[in-house]
Amino acid sequence: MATRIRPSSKRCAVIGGSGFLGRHLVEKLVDRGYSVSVFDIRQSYELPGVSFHQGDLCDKQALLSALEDVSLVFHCASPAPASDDRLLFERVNIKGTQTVIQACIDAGVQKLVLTSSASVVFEGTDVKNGKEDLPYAKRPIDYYTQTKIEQEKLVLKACDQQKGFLTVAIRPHGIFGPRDPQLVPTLVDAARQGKMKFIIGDGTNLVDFTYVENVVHGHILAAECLRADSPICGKPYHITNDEPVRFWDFMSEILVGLGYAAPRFHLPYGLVYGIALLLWLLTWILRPFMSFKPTFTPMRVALAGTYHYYSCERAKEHLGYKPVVSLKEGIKRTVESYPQLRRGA
Ligand SMILES: NC(=O)c1ccc[n+]([C@@H]2O[C@H](COP(=O)([O-])OP(=O)(O)OC[C@H]3O[C@@H](n4cnc5c(N)ncnc54)[C@H](O)[C@@H]3O)[C@@H](O)[C@H]2O)c1
Ligand SMILES: CC(C)CCC[C@@H](C)[C@H]1CC[C@H]2C3=C(CC[C@]12C)[C@@]1(C)CC[C@H](O)[C@@](C)(C(=O)O)[C@@H]1CC3
Repeated sequence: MATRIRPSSKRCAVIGGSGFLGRHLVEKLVDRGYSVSVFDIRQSYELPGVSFHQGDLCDKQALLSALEDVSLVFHCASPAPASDDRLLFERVNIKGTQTVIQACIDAGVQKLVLTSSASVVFEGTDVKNGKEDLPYAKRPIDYYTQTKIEQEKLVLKACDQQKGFLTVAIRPHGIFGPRDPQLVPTLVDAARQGKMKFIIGDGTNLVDFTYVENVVHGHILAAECLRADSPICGKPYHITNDEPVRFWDFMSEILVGLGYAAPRFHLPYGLVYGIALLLWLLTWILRPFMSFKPTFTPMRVALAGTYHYYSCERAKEHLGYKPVVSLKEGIKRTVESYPQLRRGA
């Protein structure tokens, strides 16, 4: 009888490897001697030692050809949260993740590491030092988060130590760093339109912003610790910078670093949230006639005016996690990486 050759443990696939986090992950994996296949609906770069497979993760056949001889899969693909497209989130994050799980099992993949989000427990009210045992949000802040909850449940439930299919979920929060397409660009866009003069609330709310290399580090540690006898099987892990910071101090540092003025005037949280809600309702009603994307959506206002920081003690204990880049250094590297977004550029 022919024996099936076990895929090399250094051969992995990154689904969503063309994205912001995915590409940083691919680069680090290559540095660490992994051979990497990227699966994504688009190809955004080329890198020696990396093979690209273009396809939709909802297509099992396309996935199967990228997963040949792969023992470890990272799933960090998702539609952009700002798209606010409920059907797309459901198709890709829920149905697509079911397809990813099935394709992994069919291809003989042994480990699946999902990029989830700490926001799966966030309902728009304060979370201080939240641990992984907090219940999933009953009223998530948006469709994106709603589907991230379902996605995480599916992946963790699929963990089967007997059958040798092991899963784990990483929950980062507020990822930032070079090439991030949303946080810094949105902030600068708002500043250029003169919308970053105000602080929502009293400005003391602490939040987590996590430098992308720390998130990558958490993923690789989780993959390398994932074994049939390890306590991490089927569990979620918060990965943060472990340095909660005032939301408005963080925004101000980025803005000032890029040559813009820091926000100064305070506005009451309830008032701004109410206006954002009204605007959102109005754009929803007028959707058939005009397309207008408000900067201050209820979700952004909730994130800007509440506490949301999470404990990464469990990751420290089980994965040996410790941030590798401090917040200060992360901000410096991020600001330097965006010369095109500097004031006057
Ligand atoms: N950016 C953050 O602050 C943050 C925080 C917590 C969790 N996350 C999670 O991290 C992951 C990566 O986020 P990111 O910020 O790098 O986003 P990104 O948009 O830069 O990358 C996502 C990638 O997924 C790909 N993709 C989307 N739909 C696909 C499909 N149907 N088939 C194949 N590929 C598809 C995109 O082409 C893109 O390259 C996501 O799962 C996101 O939910 C992000
Ligand atoms: C008030 C200003 C106009 C704010 C401008 C910055 C804003 C665009 C970012 C501040 C917090 C960010 C954030 C996400 C997107 C960009 C921000 C709103 C996030 C919703 C992206 C998806 C993630 O999964 C997330 C939910 C997470 O858990 O990390 C993000 C939360 C923070």
